[in-house]
Amino acid sequence: MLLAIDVGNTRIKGAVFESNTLLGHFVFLKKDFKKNIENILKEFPKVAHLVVASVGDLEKNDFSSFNERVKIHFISHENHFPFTNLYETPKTLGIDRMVLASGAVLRFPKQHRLIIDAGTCITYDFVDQEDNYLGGAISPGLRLRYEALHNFTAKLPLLELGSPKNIIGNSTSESIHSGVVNGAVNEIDGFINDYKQYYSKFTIILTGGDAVFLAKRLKNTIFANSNFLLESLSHLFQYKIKND
Ligand SMILES: Nc1ncnc2c1ncn2[C@@H]1O[C@H](COP(=O)(O)OP(=O)(O)O)[C@@H](O)[C@H]1O
Ligand SMILES: CC(C)(COP(=O)(O)O)[C@@H](O)C(=O)NCCC(=O)O
Ligand SMILES: [K+]
Repeated sequence: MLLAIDVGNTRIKGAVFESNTLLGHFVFLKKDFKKNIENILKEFPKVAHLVVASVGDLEKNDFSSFNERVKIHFISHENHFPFTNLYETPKTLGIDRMVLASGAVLRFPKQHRLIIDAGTCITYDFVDQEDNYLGGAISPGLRLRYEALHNFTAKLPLLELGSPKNIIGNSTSESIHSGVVNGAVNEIDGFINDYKQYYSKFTIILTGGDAVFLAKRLKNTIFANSNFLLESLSHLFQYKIKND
């Protein structure tokens, strides 16, 4: 049994898997991550492996206290991945993006894939049908957009994520919601349409904390899978134990 942990820049997500079947799902913050992981390990005594992908500020050493209880697999650039990395700066590519690309290759073989992860940042990753990882884009996520508008202006309030009533915002709040939400929706639809000019057919995977909220609003029909990164960690683990 496996506990997969995804350390993002906003939250930590965890899931317990038995042969790629998800048995439990958890979300917590960095400040109480040790207690949370201990509780999960108590709840699932059969967990023997801990696999971690971190782009947040938790390092391999932060997990060493679990060493006696489970075998720790901290994903790094040195691991084997099931794709050819054509990024010009492979060492600076986010581990989360490498895990997403791996999941896309392992679960959707022999096709072009675009993975969109709407978390702290919105990341776009393209892996072609020959399993070449080409790169993509990084833009601010929804929460980050609300915070940036507030933090870098004198007059804009900090709003919680909300649905814009209209494309034309008729108040400060409505203008902000339209700018953030309609802006991100148009960005994602725009990227997808741009990619279609280069690749006529590709599989789109939408994941991350804002995936469900965004999927409903896109012109392109895409099903959100909020657990894709955790599921990819489980698939990569199966691949890794066979290949490392
Ligand atoms: N309870 C929550 N706390 C923080 N963000 C949340 C929460 N629920 C949904 N979100 C949304 O999730 C996004 C962050 O997604 P997430 O996948 O957790 O990010 P990361 O993987 O970068 O930590 C934010 O833009 C925010 O709108
Ligand atoms: C772009 C990211 C900050 C996204 O992080 P997230 O939104 O998942 O928390 C992360 O993938 C990262 O730190 N990347 C390094 C730069 C790169 O991928 O080129
Ligand atoms: K992301």
